Amino acid sequence: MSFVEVAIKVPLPRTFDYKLDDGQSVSVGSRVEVSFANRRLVAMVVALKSDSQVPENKIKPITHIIDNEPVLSAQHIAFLRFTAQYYCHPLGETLFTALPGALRSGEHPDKTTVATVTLTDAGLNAPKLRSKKQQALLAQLHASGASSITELKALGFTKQQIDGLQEKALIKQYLAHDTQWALSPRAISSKPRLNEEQAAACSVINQHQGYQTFLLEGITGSGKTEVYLQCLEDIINSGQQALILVPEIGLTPQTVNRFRRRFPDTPIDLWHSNLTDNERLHVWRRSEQGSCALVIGTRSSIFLPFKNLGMVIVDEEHDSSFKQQDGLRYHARDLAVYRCARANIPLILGTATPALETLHKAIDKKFQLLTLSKRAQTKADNQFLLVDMKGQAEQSGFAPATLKHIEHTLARGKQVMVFLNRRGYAPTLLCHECGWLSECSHCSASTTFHKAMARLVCHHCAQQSYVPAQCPDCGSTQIMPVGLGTEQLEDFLQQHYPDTPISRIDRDSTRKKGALESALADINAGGKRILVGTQMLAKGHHFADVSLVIMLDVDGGLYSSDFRATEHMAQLITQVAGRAGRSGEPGTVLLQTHFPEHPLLQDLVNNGYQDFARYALQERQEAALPPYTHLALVRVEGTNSKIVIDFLADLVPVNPYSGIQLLGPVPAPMERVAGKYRYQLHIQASERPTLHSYLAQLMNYINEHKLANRIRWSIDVDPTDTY
Ligand SMILES: Nc1ncnc2c1ncn2[C@@H]1O[C@H](COP(=O)(O)OP(=O)(O)OP(=O)(O)O)[C@@H](O)[C@H]1O
Ligand SMILES: [Zn+2]
Repeated sequence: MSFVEVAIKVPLPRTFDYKLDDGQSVSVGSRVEVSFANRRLVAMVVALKSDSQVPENKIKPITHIIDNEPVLSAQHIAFLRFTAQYYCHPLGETLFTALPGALRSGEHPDKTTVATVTLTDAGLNAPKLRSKKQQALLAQLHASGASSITELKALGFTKQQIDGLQEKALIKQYLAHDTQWALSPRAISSKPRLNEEQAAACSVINQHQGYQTFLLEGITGSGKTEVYLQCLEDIINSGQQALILVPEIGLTPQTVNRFRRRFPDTPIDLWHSNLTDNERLHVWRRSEQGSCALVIGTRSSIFLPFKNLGMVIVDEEHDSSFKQQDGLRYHARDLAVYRCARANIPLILGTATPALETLHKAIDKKFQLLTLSKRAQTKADNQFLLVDMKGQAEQSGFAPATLKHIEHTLARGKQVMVFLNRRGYAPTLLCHECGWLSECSHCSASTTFHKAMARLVCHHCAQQSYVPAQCPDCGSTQIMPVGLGTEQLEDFLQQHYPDTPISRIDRDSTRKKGALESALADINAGGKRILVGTQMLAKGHHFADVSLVIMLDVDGGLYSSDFRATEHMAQLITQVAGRAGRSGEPGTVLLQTHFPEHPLLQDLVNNGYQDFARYALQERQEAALPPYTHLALVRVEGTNSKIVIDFLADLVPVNPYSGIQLLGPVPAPMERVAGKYRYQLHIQASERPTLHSYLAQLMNYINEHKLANRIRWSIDVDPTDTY
């Protein structure tokens, strides 16, 4: 008799055996239907066996074989097995998380119908059209090359506009499923000549055979993307595929167009969270069949089943969006290291501000360090200014000196960027009479005042409420906003400089489809003079005309309980500062702070991130913190705080396990979110194998625990934040 071992999407860390009937055959990586706890569930075959530990009278047959052809290769299952083990997540849930939605049920979705649009020869000749919208669509296709209809819709174009151009024979649509691109060299559009450092980096990477992780540490604007592009030429021309992982908010049309323009006849696909199930399946299959050469994607694209992967690039490798913060809590960059090592191919991690983990590996020679120390288009470096806020008469957060700098910059016809990582008008409302604060009733957090919406919004559970006209506690009408948000900055600047066009970019202002793209286009066309924004404005954008960058609140990162706070602050300052002076003259970066003498701030400003990071690593070593030790968290949440605490307390053994240190139970920094209490247990080990063998034991213990089904728990391996 023969047996199969299957993984089922249930929260249990084990697999299950079923038997095959005579004449039934199935391969590893195929989906089957099984009966499990009186339900019919879809399962994935992970191994074939000639015998099983399950007694013969207990073992059940497979009810139905769904796939004749496997949907996952054995090699890919091995990768996902590693992922499940490393992140202490059930194999079944891991496999089904990696699969595109359309394949998670037992369906056989139809072969894909996602269409791509490209210009015809007539369209390429850029005719003048009467319809402005059609003209804009034509311009978009000029800039981007072939694009899928969904991408165009995401940019705000409609089906009518697309059909309109098609009727005029200016564009054509096709269903791309061919692998011909791999057979002949691809066109490469004109490109800049690499400078010495770029050329050296490229040649080291291109000459390397087999696996190696390269850390491309290049200051902002030093031309890292240009290095990626020129390294990709060899990969594409040898018929191999490549994956380019980008942070969530880095996946802008600017980035994508750059790749499409450089490789105009190379099939390039996008992967991100806004795709429909059908589109995901399409990209999944194209990567599997080898009909796309490049995928530019956010973190979950690390699970795509490439047929012939030749290189992976992680742009802005330090970015926190590569870490999934619920369910399967994986880090796409770390999985990329494992995947490339297994596939024996190179991996490029590019950034101006390497994560301390990554830098540590480079210093240890596990990764090869390549450096770009000069800006590609500007001669001198940006200049930093610290504005001491102590005793300043500030207006909506701006010191008088800061306003002077803004005026001076505007008068010279340059753009100003103001950065604050908080959207809304003010982070809380305060009653002047009794001290009442607007707080969320479900979370341990205050609610943010959104003036334009006239609402209080909790940024943690999204609950909204009306703005009270009177204090709910004392009835006073003296309620006022406290603290700063981007909406307030925009309001103030608009009143202060009534004739200056201002653009605000944050999650509130860019909610509508295509809003971000059109705002960015407007900024680059010079239509706006002051840009106010959050993180969304900070990363990856290339604004040629910004010469003054202002950061209003950098003090939060200097004094925080999170040991990564200073690292994150330094990365943010460096990235935001990197938006200034990107072409032509160097820019000015103005930081408002109450602690201008702080040694970390001084080090960062005077000696740069490179110096700061190496110093910060020493501090981590002295404090025995990651990357010199290894960390995991058991996170628990539940509506009853006593059960949550009791459960965690019970995990702490009487006799400590050798090589493991436990801390907790401690409340999470946000103790209550959406009505649930959250506590954690910190697990620290100096050796990684010790940590993982301990975690395996702990998982078994938890799964048997009588309170385990009364709370929600998860293990977070290598946590990037502890909230
Ligand atoms: N060798 C070169 N010669 C001329 N221009 C270059 C060269 N390399 C890059 N550039 C240009 O310099 C600008 C910055 O380059 P690029 O975007 O590649 O830098 P980056 O390091 O990826 O930037 P960041 O990470 O700060 O966003 C771009 O406009 C790019 O076209
Ligand atoms: Zn809330």
